[in-house]
Amino acid sequence: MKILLTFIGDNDRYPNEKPGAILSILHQREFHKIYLLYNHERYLKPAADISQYCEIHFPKLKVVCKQALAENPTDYNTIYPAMYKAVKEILKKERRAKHTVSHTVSLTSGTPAMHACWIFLCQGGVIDAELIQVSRESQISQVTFELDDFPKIQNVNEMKVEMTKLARENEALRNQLQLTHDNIIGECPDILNVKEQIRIFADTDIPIFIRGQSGTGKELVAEAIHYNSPRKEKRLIKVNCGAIPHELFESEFFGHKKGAFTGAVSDKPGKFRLADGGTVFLDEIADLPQTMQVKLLRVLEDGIFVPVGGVNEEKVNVRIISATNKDIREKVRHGEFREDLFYRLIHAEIKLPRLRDRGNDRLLIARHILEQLNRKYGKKKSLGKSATALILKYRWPGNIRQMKSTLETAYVFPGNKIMAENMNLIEIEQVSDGIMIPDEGVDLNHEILPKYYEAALKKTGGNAEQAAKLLGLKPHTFRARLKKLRSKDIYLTRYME
Ligand SMILES: Nc1ncnc2c1ncn2[C@@H]1O[C@H](COP(=O)(O)OP(=O)(O)OP(=O)(O)O)[C@@H](O)[C@H]1O
Repeated sequence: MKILLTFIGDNDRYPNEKPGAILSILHQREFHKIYLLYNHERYLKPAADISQYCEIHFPKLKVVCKQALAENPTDYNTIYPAMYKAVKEILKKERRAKHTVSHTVSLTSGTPAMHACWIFLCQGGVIDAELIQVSRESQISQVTFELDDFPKIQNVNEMKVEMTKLARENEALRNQLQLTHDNIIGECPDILNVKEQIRIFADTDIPIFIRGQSGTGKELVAEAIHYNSPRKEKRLIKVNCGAIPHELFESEFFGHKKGAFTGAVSDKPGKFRLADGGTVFLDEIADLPQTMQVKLLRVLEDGIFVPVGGVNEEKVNVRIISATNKDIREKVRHGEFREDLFYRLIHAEIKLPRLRDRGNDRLLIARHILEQLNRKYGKKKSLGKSATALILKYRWPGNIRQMKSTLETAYVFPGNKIMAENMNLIEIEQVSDGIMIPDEGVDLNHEILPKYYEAALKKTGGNAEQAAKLLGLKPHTFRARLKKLRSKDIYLTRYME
């Protein structure tokens, strides 16, 4: 069955002396059915005229009038979806009739925007149709485009497919993450408390501060809060404050305008703009330089910032989650972290326990990691007895991240059981209870002890007497040792009384 699809306009009838485009086509080519698409009821009259004409001149031709668009016939935004819908309906109807169909689309009738949309529909593969046009002299010609002439349309189509795929994957990931309490493996009281806090805080907009050693799952918790919050449809932007060079902080956070500095070749949005409506996760917040602390305070207070090189203030609505493994309170005490910012950031605090303090959760997490590896490699490995014992005994200074990498390495050894001897921890544990001695040895007096002196001085704000007490030394011994170290040019001078 040969079907012609065309819009109908005022000039498509048989006006005075000459047939219009549609009748010209019907006179020259044979069709079994014609769909007359229109966008306004006023075209029903010309459609009826054509229908009447066809009854007489082409009695076997079936004429179908179909409204394809109710609104503005020159607005691409409404035309394309309306035509897409109409074409899909026609295809469905013809498919149901179960006859072999060939479609021809006339580009000549209708508005230029409609012509363009026909091309999109045909070249984009929505409908497999021959495109034709009618000249003023009533000549019909086929419109053929080589694919090479259409790189953009091909790309748009591919991009659409790709974007739909990505959107689906994104959706799936989001759904996965929405169950993200369950991604936080653990049942010990501290972790149950963390999960309860996530549940309560997720619904609110209050700034959350997450504290815990490296590798304890701070980022995981930040994700859980965001993806369980009303902001989950918007972005979670993660910023590692410890990894940004000082001179780039402002631009990273607030973006820059073209020409703001050498290398600023175009406007660039900062993390806060990207996260508008969503959440910014500021990891390693204790490393935020003081100049940025003031600017962050302003964003936290009223959502306002000025991009680098810009003159106008911009406003965003973001929720802040921050985290650090450092002692931020000590930084506040030493004037290294602004107290006002500290209170602005820390409305609610989630503390993550060390892995070694999580009791049996250590095994639950290890098994969970193994399950992931089993899925990835299509195997069925489990923990051997020796590995189970070691997991419970070891101190895990690198927490869950260390457990993951340890098990990943142990996994590659042959056998269906993970064995302690393949876990690369035994020696450290047996020899030194978690302290690593490098193969070349270590100079205790010059490499280790000065670090303790420095830490003690730092903790006590440079008070040698209190620092000595912390280290179990008499103050004069402590001072003497400091003096000695200083004479050997070993740091600590900053703290000398
Ligand atoms: N309770 C948990 N259950 C399962 N996996 C976990 C858990 N906690 C952390 N992990 C995993 O351990 C790894 C480290 O976690 P994450 O990056 O969140 O730690 P972090 O505290 O942010 O580390 P850092 O301070 O170094 O940035 C990640 O792969 C994370 O998925």
